[in-house]
Amino acid sequence: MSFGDRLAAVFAGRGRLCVGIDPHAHLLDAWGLSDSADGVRAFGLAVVEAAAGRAGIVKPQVAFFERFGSAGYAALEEVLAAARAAGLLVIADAKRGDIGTSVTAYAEAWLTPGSPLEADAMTVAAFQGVGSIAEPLRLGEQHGKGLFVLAATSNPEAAAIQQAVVASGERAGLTVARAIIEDVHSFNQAQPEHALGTAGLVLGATVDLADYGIDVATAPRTPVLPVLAPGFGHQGALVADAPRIFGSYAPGVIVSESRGLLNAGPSGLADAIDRRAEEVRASHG
Ligand SMILES: O=c1ccn([C@@H]2O[C@H](COP(=O)(O)O)[C@@H](O)[C@H]2O)c(=O)[nH]1
Repeated sequence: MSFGDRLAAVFAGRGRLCVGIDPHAHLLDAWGLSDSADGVRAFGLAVVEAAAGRAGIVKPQVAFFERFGSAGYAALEEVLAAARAAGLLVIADAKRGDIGTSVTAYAEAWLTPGSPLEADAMTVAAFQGVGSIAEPLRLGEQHGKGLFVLAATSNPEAAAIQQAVVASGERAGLTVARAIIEDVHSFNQAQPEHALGTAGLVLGATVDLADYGIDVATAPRTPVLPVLAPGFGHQGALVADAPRIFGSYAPGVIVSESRGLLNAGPSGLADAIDRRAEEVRASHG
């Protein structure tokens, strides 16, 4: 089954809320856990337990596990396995990018069935050109895994680069963000049999996509582009605004939130997820 088909099934059955697994040091402290590999393991497993059956998707932020080196990675492996065993779709927020041969090795680590770090999808950066991630995209298609390519990210300091205009080639004159969207869409168009594509985008919920030359009113795309949308909660975006923010991209949007939910603490997290999942359902109809 393709990643897009699996994502469509999650949307239909569990909704489009994605719970971020971001064990910040201050959250570990607030949760009564140590700032250590054991702490991030316990935190991650507790988030998985709270999300299972309430949301369809989780997004571990790899950086918070990487802080603890090999012990942190061992903890992450356990969290990834527990999440997948609980039936959650797992997006590893690893933001990998490099020349083709090296970024392919990253994709093999995160997207190969049976790999210790196996996830259902990963985030990637196309700063070295969307062509550099051609092989990871092919690997994803082969294994039923997804990739989310950074395009218009939620952090304000990215705007200058992502709104810059492409100098040459087929996408000349488009913003970097828009050119990435068009390239990702072209890849998905080669698999028109899927309702949602294998390749997706990261579009922050905090940005005005018009500033990136992206017209959200344009006709819906086929296959629908999966959109990982961080920026809800702590970064200020409101779930109720998602249909307006994303327009024709809304059918593919994954509403991603970390701190806004995790601040509820271990005893309040399940209720916070229930409430947010209901809010997401209500706003997306
Ligand atoms: O554009 C982006 C891409 C990724 N992120 C990541 O999402 C979460 C957001 O956490 P919150 O606590 O909900 O703010 C975090 O892991 C970021 O690295 C993003 O924020 N923006």
